[in-house]
Amino acid sequence: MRAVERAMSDIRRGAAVVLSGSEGAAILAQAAEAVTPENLQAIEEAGRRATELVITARRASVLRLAASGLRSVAVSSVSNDRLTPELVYALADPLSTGALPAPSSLQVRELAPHSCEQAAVLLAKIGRLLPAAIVSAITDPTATDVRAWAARHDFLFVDAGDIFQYDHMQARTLRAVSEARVPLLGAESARIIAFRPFDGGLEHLAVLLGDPRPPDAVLTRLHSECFTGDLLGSLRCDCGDQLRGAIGEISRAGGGVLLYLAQEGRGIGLVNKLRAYVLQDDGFDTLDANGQLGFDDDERVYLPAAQMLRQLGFARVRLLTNNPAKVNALMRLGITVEERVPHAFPTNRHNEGYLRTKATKSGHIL
Ligand SMILES: Nc1nc2c(ncn2[C@@H]2O[C@H](COP(=O)(O)OP(=O)(O)OP(=O)(O)O)[C@@H](O)[C@H]2O)c(=O)[nH]1
Ligand SMILES: [Zn+2]
Repeated sequence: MRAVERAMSDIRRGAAVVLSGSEGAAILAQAAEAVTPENLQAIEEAGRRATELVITARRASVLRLAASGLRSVAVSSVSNDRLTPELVYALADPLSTGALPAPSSLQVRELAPHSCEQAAVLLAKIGRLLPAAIVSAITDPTATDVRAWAARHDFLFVDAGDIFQYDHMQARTLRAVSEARVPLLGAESARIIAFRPFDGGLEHLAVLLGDPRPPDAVLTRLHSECFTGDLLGSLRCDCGDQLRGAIGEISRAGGGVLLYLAQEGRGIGLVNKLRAYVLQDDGFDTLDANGQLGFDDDERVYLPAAQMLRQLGFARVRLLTNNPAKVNALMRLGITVEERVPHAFPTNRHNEGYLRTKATKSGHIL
């Protein structure tokens, strides 16, 4: 997993990495978001092959480029065989002001589900970048041993399989690493336990309140991080109210737990969430804005939450949520949800549309 973390940090600074897949496939890949004329030229020269831009099925379908709309695609230019940074931005970033090329000027190749190219996009997602990557198949005849070739050219080498396994491994290896008493307003007995994956990746927190009494079902809130709502009191969402509301309700009930999950923006990261907000100001709803950026409606996984609950000894919960998907996800992961406890708060004029979309399009019970 360490190789994935390193590769993520390389692509975040605009460097290319070597991804190796099954049956000898290998590519050079870098993040579309970090493209420059220089690194585009560098990846072309190193791979000795024209570059392609890989985008998700969702982005391809927004751009009306995909035949099926089900698979990620690799896009290249028909006319001069070269991508330019302007073309990359126009295709990968819905906020780009560059003109979109005519579809007839583009060549579009659908990708196999577990291809290296797909791993490249996943790596960009793990790095909380736009879900798009520039790739170049490695055709250098001296690259028979790809790992050695990567070392010789000073590129990090990563197994695509490790990237596909990354989320799962992160969750599976979560361990409590510190615990402290943190009295909260209205919940003075609170303790915070920090969980970290074995490889030092994303940390999640458990806020223990009062005196939870397993094996009785424990009053539980899974709260996805929301910097804007939780910390700044943004009125665009209901997160701040839900966070403080849950702490109050659990505390008044005598005990329970709030898991504060590092899943900002339903898993797309803060920077992408801010992009989604710009798109929402242009008229897209919260789900379509994710789609414009190339993300699924909701990118969250709940294995970290289930693992933390298990380690805390809370196998049965009463879940504070309006989102049936959270209930189903926990049940699938072996946590018994005995009851869904509604967790709605008054709306304001800035979040009415957002909450209406959740109710009408993503199944929230509001
Ligand atoms: N991508 C995206 N994320 C958003 C937007 N508004 C809020 N969020 C994020 O959505 C998450 C909040 O969702 P939650 O409140 O945990 O979950 P929920 O699915 O609404 O379900 P419950 O609150 O449990 O009913 C946080 O990570 C926010 O940062 C938005 O417009 N776009
Ligand atoms: Zn929020």
